[in-house]
Amino acid sequence: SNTGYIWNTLYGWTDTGSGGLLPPSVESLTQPIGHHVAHPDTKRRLHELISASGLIDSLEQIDAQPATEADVLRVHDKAHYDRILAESALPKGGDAGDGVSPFGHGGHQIALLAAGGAIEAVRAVVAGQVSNAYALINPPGHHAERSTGRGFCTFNNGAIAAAYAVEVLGLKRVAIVDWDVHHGNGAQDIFGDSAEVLNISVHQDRCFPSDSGFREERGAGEGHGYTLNVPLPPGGGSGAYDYAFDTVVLPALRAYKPELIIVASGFDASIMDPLARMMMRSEGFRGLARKLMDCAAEVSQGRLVCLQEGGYSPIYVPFCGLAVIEELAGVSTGTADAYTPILGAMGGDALLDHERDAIDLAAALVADIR
Ligand SMILES: O=C(CCC1CCCC1)NO
Ligand SMILES: [Zn+2]
Repeated sequence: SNTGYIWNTLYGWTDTGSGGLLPPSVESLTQPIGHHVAHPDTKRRLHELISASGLIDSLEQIDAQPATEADVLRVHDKAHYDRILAESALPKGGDAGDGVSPFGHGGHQIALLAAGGAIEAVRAVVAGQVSNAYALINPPGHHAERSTGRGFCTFNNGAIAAAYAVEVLGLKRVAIVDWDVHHGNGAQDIFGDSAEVLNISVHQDRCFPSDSGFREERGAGEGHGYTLNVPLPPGGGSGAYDYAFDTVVLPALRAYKPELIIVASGFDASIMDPLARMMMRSEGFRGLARKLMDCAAEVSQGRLVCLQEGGYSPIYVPFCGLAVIEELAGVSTGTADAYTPILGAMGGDALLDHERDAIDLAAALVADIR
Protein backbone atom coordinates (compact mmCIF):
# COMPACT_ATOMS: atom_id res chain seq x y z
CA SER A 1 0.00 0.00 0.00
CA ASN A 2 1.49 3.29 -1.08
CA THR A 3 0.48 6.92 -0.81
CA GLY A 4 0.48 9.22 -3.81
CA TYR A 5 1.74 12.80 -3.42
CA ILE A 6 1.21 15.80 -5.65
CA TRP A 7 3.14 19.05 -5.48
CA ASN A 8 4.23 21.45 -8.23
CA THR A 9 6.57 24.41 -7.93
CA LEU A 10 3.92 26.64 -9.49
CA TYR A 11 1.61 26.00 -6.49
CA GLY A 12 4.21 28.05 -4.54
CA TRP A 13 4.12 30.91 -7.04
CA THR A 14 0.53 32.14 -6.69
CA ASP A 15 0.48 35.93 -6.48
CA THR A 16 -1.76 36.94 -3.57
CA GLY A 17 -0.86 40.61 -3.90
CA SER A 18 0.47 43.12 -1.38
CA GLY A 19 -2.45 43.13 1.05
CA GLY A 20 -2.75 41.17 4.27
CA LEU A 21 -6.35 40.10 3.67
CA LEU A 22 -7.77 43.13 1.79
CA PRO A 23 -5.87 44.87 -1.03
CA PRO A 24 -3.87 47.86 0.34
CA SER A 25 -5.73 51.18 0.20
CA VAL A 26 -4.63 54.66 1.23
CA GLU A 27 -8.27 55.66 1.65
CA SER A 28 -8.93 52.94 4.22
CA LEU A 29 -5.36 53.08 5.59
CA THR A 30 -4.82 49.35 5.00
CA GLN A 31 -1.08 49.25 4.60
CA PRO A 32 0.73 47.00 2.12
CA ILE A 33 2.39 43.98 3.80
CA GLY A 34 4.85 41.31 2.67
CA HIS A 35 2.64 38.26 3.12
CA HIS A 36 -1.07 37.96 2.45
CA VAL A 37 -2.74 35.44 4.79
CA ALA A 38 -3.01 33.11 1.78
CA HIS A 39 0.59 33.65 0.65
CA PRO A 40 1.79 30.38 -0.96
CA ASP A 41 4.83 30.18 1.35
CA THR A 42 2.62 28.42 3.91
CA LYS A 43 1.96 25.48 1.61
CA ARG A 44 5.51 25.52 0.22
CA ARG A 45 6.75 25.18 3.82
CA LEU A 46 4.55 22.09 4.23
CA HIS A 47 6.12 20.65 1.08
CA GLU A 48 9.58 21.42 2.46
CA LEU A 49 8.82 19.73 5.79
CA ILE A 50 7.60 16.66 3.90
CA SER A 51 10.95 16.71 2.08
CA ALA A 52 13.20 17.59 5.04
CA SER A 53 11.57 14.99 7.33
CA GLY A 54 12.30 12.28 4.76
CA LEU A 55 8.61 11.44 4.45
CA ILE A 56 8.78 12.26 0.75
CA ASP A 57 10.91 9.12 0.22
CA SER A 58 7.93 7.03 1.28
CA LEU A 59 5.50 8.75 -1.09
CA GLU A 60 4.86 8.08 -4.78
CA GLN A 61 5.18 11.36 -6.67
CA ILE A 62 2.30 11.92 -9.06
CA ASP A 63 2.70 14.66 -11.68
CA ALA A 64 -0.09 17.21 -11.94
CA GLN A 65 -1.40 17.96 -15.41
CA PRO A 66 -3.43 21.11 -16.14
CA ALA A 67 -7.17 20.52 -16.08
CA THR A 68 -8.80 21.07 -19.45
CA GLU A 69 -11.67 23.45 -20.17
CA ALA A 70 -13.93 20.37 -20.39
CA ASP A 71 -12.81 19.30 -16.91
CA VAL A 72 -13.72 22.72 -15.52
CA LEU A 73 -17.03 23.01 -17.39
CA ARG A 74 -18.33 19.80 -15.74
CA VAL A 75 -18.93 21.96 -12.64
CA HIS A 76 -18.51 25.63 -13.61
CA ASP A 77 -20.37 27.67 -16.21
CA LYS A 78 -18.45 28.96 -19.20
CA ALA A 79 -18.87 32.59 -18.21
CA HIS A 80 -16.84 31.95 -15.05
CA TYR A 81 -14.14 30.04 -16.94
CA ASP A 82 -13.90 32.73 -19.62
CA ARG A 83 -13.74 35.56 -17.08
CA ILE A 84 -10.87 33.91 -15.19
CA LEU A 85 -8.90 33.48 -18.41
CA ALA A 86 -9.62 37.05 -19.49
CA GLU A 87 -8.53 38.55 -16.15
CA SER A 88 -5.50 36.30 -16.02
CA ALA A 89 -4.35 37.93 -19.26
CA LEU A 90 -4.33 41.37 -17.62
CA PRO A 91 -0.94 42.79 -16.60
CA LYS A 92 -1.78 42.62 -12.89
CA GLY A 93 -4.08 39.60 -13.07
CA GLY A 94 -7.55 39.67 -11.55
CA ASP A 95 -9.87 38.30 -8.87
CA ALA A 96 -11.61 34.92 -8.50
CA GLY A 97 -14.94 36.65 -8.05
CA ASP A 98 -15.53 38.24 -4.64
CA GLY A 99 -12.99 41.07 -4.65
CA VAL A 100 -10.83 39.52 -1.90
CA SER A 101 -9.41 36.62 -3.94
CA PRO A 102 -6.66 38.11 -6.12
CA PHE A 103 -4.56 36.18 -8.61
CA GLY A 104 -1.64 37.36 -10.73
CA HIS A 105 -0.96 37.57 -14.45
CA GLY A 106 -1.17 34.02 -15.82
CA GLY A 107 -2.77 32.84 -12.58
CA HIS A 108 -5.30 30.75 -14.52
CA GLN A 109 -2.47 28.37 -15.36
CA ILE A 110 -1.85 27.66 -11.66
CA ALA A 111 -5.56 27.34 -10.95
CA LEU A 112 -5.90 24.82 -13.80
CA LEU A 113 -2.84 22.96 -12.49
CA ALA A 114 -4.45 22.78 -9.01
CA ALA A 115 -7.66 21.33 -10.45
CA GLY A 116 -5.60 18.99 -12.64
CA GLY A 117 -3.64 17.84 -9.61
CA ALA A 118 -6.89 16.88 -7.92
CA ILE A 119 -7.95 14.94 -11.03
CA GLU A 120 -4.61 13.12 -11.24
CA ALA A 121 -4.81 12.11 -7.57
CA VAL A 122 -8.32 10.70 -8.07
CA ARG A 123 -7.28 8.95 -11.27
CA ALA A 124 -4.29 7.27 -9.59
CA VAL A 125 -6.31 6.15 -6.54
CA VAL A 126 -9.28 4.80 -8.54
CA ALA A 127 -6.86 3.04 -10.91
CA GLY A 128 -5.24 1.38 -7.89
CA GLN A 129 -1.83 2.87 -8.77
CA VAL A 130 -1.72 4.13 -5.18
CA SER A 131 -3.96 3.22 -2.23
CA ASN A 132 -4.57 6.81 -1.14
CA ALA A 133 -3.16 10.24 -1.98
CA TYR A 134 -2.43 13.74 -0.70
CA ALA A 135 -2.56 16.51 -3.31
CA LEU A 136 -0.79 19.57 -1.92
CA ILE A 137 -2.43 21.82 -4.48
CA ASN A 138 -2.84 25.60 -4.54
CA PRO A 139 -4.94 27.77 -5.05
CA PRO A 140 -7.69 26.08 -3.02
CA GLY A 141 -11.16 25.34 -4.38
CA HIS A 142 -13.92 24.51 -1.89
CA HIS A 143 -15.60 27.96 -1.87
CA ALA A 144 -15.79 28.21 -5.67
CA GLU A 145 -19.41 27.89 -6.88
CA ARG A 146 -20.73 27.03 -10.35
CA SER A 147 -20.77 30.63 -11.45
CA THR A 148 -18.01 32.29 -9.40
CA GLY A 149 -14.85 31.90 -7.41
CA ARG A 150 -14.68 33.18 -3.82
CA GLY A 151 -12.76 32.82 -0.58
CA PHE A 152 -9.37 32.57 -2.34
CA CYS A 153 -10.79 29.78 -4.55
CA THR A 154 -10.77 30.09 -8.36
CA PHE A 155 -11.96 26.69 -9.63
CA ASN A 156 -13.51 24.08 -7.31
CA ASN A 157 -10.74 21.47 -7.36
CA GLY A 158 -12.68 18.93 -5.27
CA ALA A 159 -15.88 19.30 -7.30
CA ILE A 160 -13.93 19.02 -10.56
CA ALA A 161 -12.28 15.84 -9.27
CA ALA A 162 -15.60 14.40 -8.04
CA ALA A 163 -17.31 15.16 -11.38
CA TYR A 164 -14.37 13.52 -13.19
CA ALA A 165 -14.76 10.42 -11.00
CA VAL A 166 -18.50 10.20 -11.77
CA GLU A 167 -18.62 11.25 -15.42
CA VAL A 168 -15.28 9.92 -16.69
CA LEU A 169 -14.42 7.06 -14.33
CA GLY A 170 -18.05 5.95 -13.99
CA LEU A 171 -18.29 5.98 -10.18
CA LYS A 172 -21.84 6.11 -8.83
CA ARG A 173 -21.23 7.45 -5.32
CA VAL A 174 -18.50 9.88 -4.28
CA ALA A 175 -18.29 11.48 -0.82
CA ILE A 176 -16.62 14.81 -0.11
CA VAL A 177 -15.62 15.27 3.55
CA ASP A 178 -14.68 18.89 4.16
CA TRP A 179 -12.71 19.38 7.41
CA ASP A 180 -11.50 22.82 6.39
CA VAL A 181 -12.70 25.14 9.14
CA HIS A 182 -14.83 27.14 6.66
CA HIS A 183 -18.08 25.92 5.09
CA GLY A 184 -17.74 23.88 1.90
CA ASN A 185 -20.34 26.01 0.12
CA GLY A 186 -18.91 25.30 -3.35
CA ALA A 187 -19.64 21.58 -3.51
CA GLN A 188 -23.01 22.29 -1.87
CA ASP A 189 -23.85 24.75 -4.68
CA ILE A 190 -22.57 22.46 -7.43
CA PHE A 191 -23.88 19.06 -6.25
CA GLY A 192 -26.86 20.18 -4.10
CA ASP A 193 -29.41 18.43 -6.34
CA SER A 194 -27.40 15.23 -6.86
CA ALA A 195 -27.32 12.03 -4.79
CA GLU A 196 -24.18 10.92 -6.68
CA VAL A 197 -22.03 13.16 -4.46
CA LEU A 198 -22.52 13.24 -0.68
CA ASN A 199 -21.13 16.53 0.59
CA ILE A 200 -20.29 16.62 4.31
CA SER A 201 -18.88 19.81 5.80
CA VAL A 202 -17.67 20.19 9.39
CA HIS A 203 -16.90 23.85 10.03
CA GLN A 204 -16.90 26.70 12.52
CA ASP A 205 -20.48 28.01 12.63
CA ARG A 206 -20.99 31.16 10.53
CA CYS A 207 -17.25 31.83 10.07
CA PHE A 208 -17.09 31.94 6.26
CA PRO A 209 -19.26 32.26 4.28
CA SER A 210 -21.09 33.73 7.24
CA ASP A 211 -24.53 33.06 5.67
CA SER A 212 -24.25 29.38 4.79
CA GLY A 213 -23.40 25.99 6.28
CA PHE A 214 -26.48 25.58 8.45
CA ARG A 215 -27.90 22.12 9.27
CA GLU A 216 -31.11 23.07 7.48
CA GLU A 217 -29.26 23.23 4.14
CA ARG A 218 -29.69 19.61 3.04
CA GLY A 219 -29.80 19.60 -0.79
CA ALA A 220 -32.80 19.63 -3.10
CA GLY A 221 -34.76 17.13 -5.18
CA GLU A 222 -32.71 13.96 -5.75
CA GLY A 223 -29.99 15.56 -3.65
CA HIS A 224 -32.11 16.06 -0.51
CA GLY A 225 -30.22 14.54 2.40
CA TYR A 226 -26.90 14.39 0.49
CA THR A 227 -25.72 17.74 1.74
CA LEU A 228 -24.79 17.36 5.42
CA ASN A 229 -23.63 20.42 7.36
CA VAL A 230 -22.10 20.12 10.84
CA PRO A 231 -21.60 23.66 12.17
CA LEU A 232 -19.49 23.77 15.34
CA PRO A 233 -19.40 26.52 18.00
CA PRO A 234 -16.12 28.50 18.03
CA GLY A 235 -13.35 27.22 20.33
CA GLY A 236 -13.68 23.51 19.60
CA GLY A 237 -10.67 21.18 19.58
CA SER A 238 -10.16 17.45 19.09
CA GLY A 239 -13.00 16.57 21.49
CA ALA A 240 -15.54 18.33 19.29
CA TYR A 241 -14.03 17.14 16.02
CA ASP A 242 -13.64 13.51 17.17
CA TYR A 243 -17.24 13.48 18.39
CA ALA A 244 -18.46 15.04 15.12
CA PHE A 245 -16.58 12.43 13.09
CA ASP A 246 -17.61 9.49 15.31
CA THR A 247 -21.32 10.39 15.50
CA VAL A 248 -21.97 12.14 12.17
CA VAL A 249 -19.29 11.84 9.48
CA LEU A 250 -18.41 8.14 9.83
CA PRO A 251 -22.06 6.96 10.23
CA ALA A 252 -22.98 9.00 7.14
CA LEU A 253 -20.17 7.38 5.14
CA ARG A 254 -21.17 3.90 6.36
CA ALA A 255 -24.75 4.57 5.26
CA TYR A 256 -23.78 6.02 1.86
CA LYS A 257 -20.97 3.55 1.07
CA PRO A 258 -19.08 5.83 -1.33
CA GLU A 259 -16.73 4.26 -3.87
CA LEU A 260 -14.30 7.13 -3.23
CA ILE A 261 -13.81 9.61 -0.37
CA ILE A 262 -12.39 13.04 -1.26
CA VAL A 263 -11.24 15.17 1.69
CA ALA A 264 -11.21 18.96 1.47
CA SER A 265 -8.19 19.12 3.75
CA GLY A 266 -7.74 22.59 5.19
CA PHE A 267 -5.68 23.12 8.37
CA ASP A 268 -7.34 26.40 9.33
CA ALA A 269 -9.14 24.69 12.24
CA SER A 270 -5.75 24.73 13.94
CA ILE A 271 -5.16 26.67 17.14
CA MET A 272 -2.61 28.87 15.31
CA ASP A 273 -4.82 29.94 12.42
CA PRO A 274 -5.62 33.64 11.88
CA LEU A 275 -8.85 33.10 9.95
CA ALA A 276 -10.90 31.06 12.41
CA ARG A 277 -11.28 30.34 16.14
CA MET A 278 -10.93 26.60 16.59
CA MET A 279 -8.24 24.82 18.62
CA MET A 280 -7.05 21.74 16.70
CA ARG A 281 -3.45 20.56 16.89
CA SER A 282 -1.41 18.33 14.58
CA GLU A 283 -2.27 15.17 16.53
CA GLY A 284 -5.95 16.05 16.25
CA PHE A 285 -5.69 16.16 12.46
CA ARG A 286 -3.75 12.87 12.52
CA GLY A 287 -6.69 11.36 14.40
CA LEU A 288 -9.22 12.55 11.79
CA ALA A 289 -7.08 11.09 9.01
CA ARG A 290 -6.95 7.77 10.86
CA LYS A 291 -10.73 7.72 11.30
CA LEU A 292 -11.30 8.35 7.58
CA MET A 293 -8.68 5.74 6.59
CA ASP A 294 -10.37 3.11 8.77
CA CYS A 295 -13.77 4.05 7.33
CA ALA A 296 -12.42 4.04 3.75
CA ALA A 297 -11.02 0.56 4.35
CA GLU A 298 -14.58 -0.50 5.32
CA VAL A 299 -16.56 1.21 2.56
CA SER A 300 -14.40 2.40 -0.38
CA GLN A 301 -11.61 -0.20 -0.65
CA GLY A 302 -9.41 2.33 1.12
CA ARG A 303 -9.87 4.88 -1.68
CA LEU A 304 -9.18 8.25 -0.03
CA VAL A 305 -7.90 11.42 -1.73
CA CYS A 306 -6.97 14.50 0.34
CA LEU A 307 -6.89 17.86 -1.46
CA GLN A 308 -5.24 20.86 0.21
CA GLU A 309 -7.67 23.66 0.93
CA GLY A 310 -7.07 26.43 3.53
CA GLY A 311 -4.58 26.81 6.39
CA TYR A 312 -2.85 30.14 7.08
CA SER A 313 -0.28 29.63 9.81
CA PRO A 314 3.11 29.33 8.08
CA ILE A 315 4.44 28.14 11.45
CA TYR A 316 1.92 25.39 12.12
CA VAL A 317 0.36 24.19 8.85
CA PRO A 318 3.57 22.24 8.09
CA PHE A 319 3.21 20.14 11.24
CA CYS A 320 -0.53 19.60 10.76
CA GLY A 321 0.05 18.41 7.19
CA LEU A 322 3.01 16.21 8.14
CA ALA A 323 0.87 14.39 10.71
CA VAL A 324 -1.91 13.70 8.19
CA ILE A 325 0.40 12.55 5.39
CA GLU A 326 2.45 10.34 7.76
CA GLU A 327 -0.82 8.69 8.80
CA LEU A 328 -1.94 8.22 5.17
CA ALA A 329 1.42 6.63 4.33
CA GLY A 330 1.57 4.55 7.53
CA VAL A 331 5.02 5.98 8.17
CA SER A 332 6.53 7.66 11.21
CA THR A 333 9.46 9.91 10.38
CA GLY A 334 10.15 10.46 14.08
CA THR A 335 9.65 14.20 13.59
CA ALA A 336 7.85 15.27 16.75
CA ASP A 337 5.71 18.39 16.45
CA ALA A 338 7.97 20.75 18.40
CA TYR A 339 4.99 22.98 19.12
CA THR A 340 2.95 20.31 20.93
CA PRO A 341 4.35 21.08 24.44
CA ILE A 342 3.24 24.70 24.11
CA LEU A 343 0.11 24.47 21.95
CA GLY A 344 -1.07 21.19 23.49
CA ALA A 345 -1.18 22.85 26.90
CA MET A 346 -3.59 25.60 25.86
CA GLY A 347 -6.78 23.62 26.48
CA GLY A 348 -9.79 23.32 24.17
CA ASP A 349 -9.73 19.56 23.59
CA ALA A 350 -12.48 18.65 26.06
CA LEU A 351 -15.91 18.12 24.46
CA LEU A 352 -18.24 20.73 25.97
CA ASP A 353 -22.01 20.36 26.38
CA HIS A 354 -22.93 23.05 23.82
CA GLU A 355 -20.62 21.39 21.28
CA ARG A 356 -22.16 17.98 21.96
CA ASP A 357 -25.66 19.45 21.60
CA ALA A 358 -24.85 21.07 18.22
CA ILE A 359 -23.31 17.83 16.92
CA ASP A 360 -26.21 15.67 18.16
CA LEU A 361 -28.60 17.80 16.08
CA ALA A 362 -26.54 17.07 12.95
CA ALA A 363 -26.30 13.36 13.81
CA ALA A 364 -30.08 13.10 13.47
CA LEU A 365 -29.77 13.95 9.74
CA VAL A 366 -27.75 10.82 8.96
CA ALA A 367 -30.96 8.75 9.03
CA ASP A 368 -31.96 10.14 5.61
CA ILE A 369 -28.79 8.89 3.85
CA ARG A 370 -29.12 5.57 1.98
O1 LIG B 1 -9.67 29.32 4.08
C1 LIG B 1 -10.61 29.83 3.51
C2 LIG B 1 -10.70 31.32 3.20
C3 LIG B 1 -11.53 32.04 4.21
C4 LIG B 1 -11.32 33.55 4.09
C5 LIG B 1 -11.80 34.13 2.78
C6 LIG B 1 -12.07 35.60 3.09
C7 LIG B 1 -12.20 35.72 4.58
C8 LIG B 1 -12.08 34.32 5.15
N1 LIG B 1 -11.64 29.07 3.19
O2 LIG B 1 -11.56 27.73 3.40
ZN1 LIG C 1 -10.69 27.54 5.17
